[in-house]
Amino acid sequence: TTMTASIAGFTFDDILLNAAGVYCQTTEELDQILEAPGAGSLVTKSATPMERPGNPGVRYADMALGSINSMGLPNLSLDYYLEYAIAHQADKPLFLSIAGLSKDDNLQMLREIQASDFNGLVELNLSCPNVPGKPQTGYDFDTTRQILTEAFTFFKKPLGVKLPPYFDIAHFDMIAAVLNDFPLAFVNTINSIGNGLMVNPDTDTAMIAPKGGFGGLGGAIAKPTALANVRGLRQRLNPEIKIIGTGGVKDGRDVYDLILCGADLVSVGTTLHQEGPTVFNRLKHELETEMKVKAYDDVAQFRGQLQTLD
Ligand SMILES: CC(C)(C)CCc1c(C(=O)O)[nH]c(=O)[nH]c1=O
Repeated sequence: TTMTASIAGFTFDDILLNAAGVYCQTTEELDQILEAPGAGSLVTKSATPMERPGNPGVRYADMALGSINSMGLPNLSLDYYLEYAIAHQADKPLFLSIAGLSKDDNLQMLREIQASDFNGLVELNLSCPNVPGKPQTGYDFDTTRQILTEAFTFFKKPLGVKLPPYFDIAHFDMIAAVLNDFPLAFVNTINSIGNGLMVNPDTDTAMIAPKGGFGGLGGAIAKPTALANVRGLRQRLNPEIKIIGTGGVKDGRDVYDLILCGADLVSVGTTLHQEGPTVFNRLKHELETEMKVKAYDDVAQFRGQLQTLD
């Protein structure tokens, strides 16, 4: 069975990778993803210019419905991940994620990457915070347009964006209208569902410490929103903008569904956090099994082919 994809001229021999933020903080973790059978690439933890400890206290929790996190962008700095990516990019195309705390931070990091020997792909995390009082950048369409306009005046390497989930069809139209104006290599959809809250039934307290317990939701609860965002954006974006589907992947059928909705690559967060890097080989074999049941031998045969009932 053929399970490959291409983005910006790179061919991915396996279509699975980690979701930014999960299992990608240190070289030890990154090496495990790089060497994991079934993983076709990796993405580094979203970087800021300087190292950050992230939020104090319990900042991640698993629940039946999925996970909740408010990590607070802990990362070892752009230089750390840039050095790792340059040292390992000969093996396979790698993704470098950035999440500046301001537009200038993002542009400064893109300038540094542009001037470097990195020849992989950059994922600009649009869940990065905006000016106080305004919603995250991915929900501020004018700011998103502004950042991309400035970035593309100098950035020539393959660039994609990590998008928060959208819930209003008008928002699908609005973000697609912005993104279609730029030569983006890909979009990665979705990031965690923002500002959920989970309760510990034993203590009647929030599950995580930061932000009064408010945090991004991942895992099973995110699957229907992930499918809708992959599908909605695939229907609206220029075909040259490829899609990385993220959210709610637990088994091979979940990978299959994201491809059916239009995903070229599929990334795994919560389930990777819970199971470790062996998850990739499991998912790869479960996807192969599902494809055999459907008599497909290449993901290209069913990618984006979700049928509706009308
Ligand atoms: C939410 C931000 C801290 C602004 C960005 C980093 C991030 C985090 C995080 O570091 O808390 N968690 C997520 O689920 N998605 C993210 O994009």
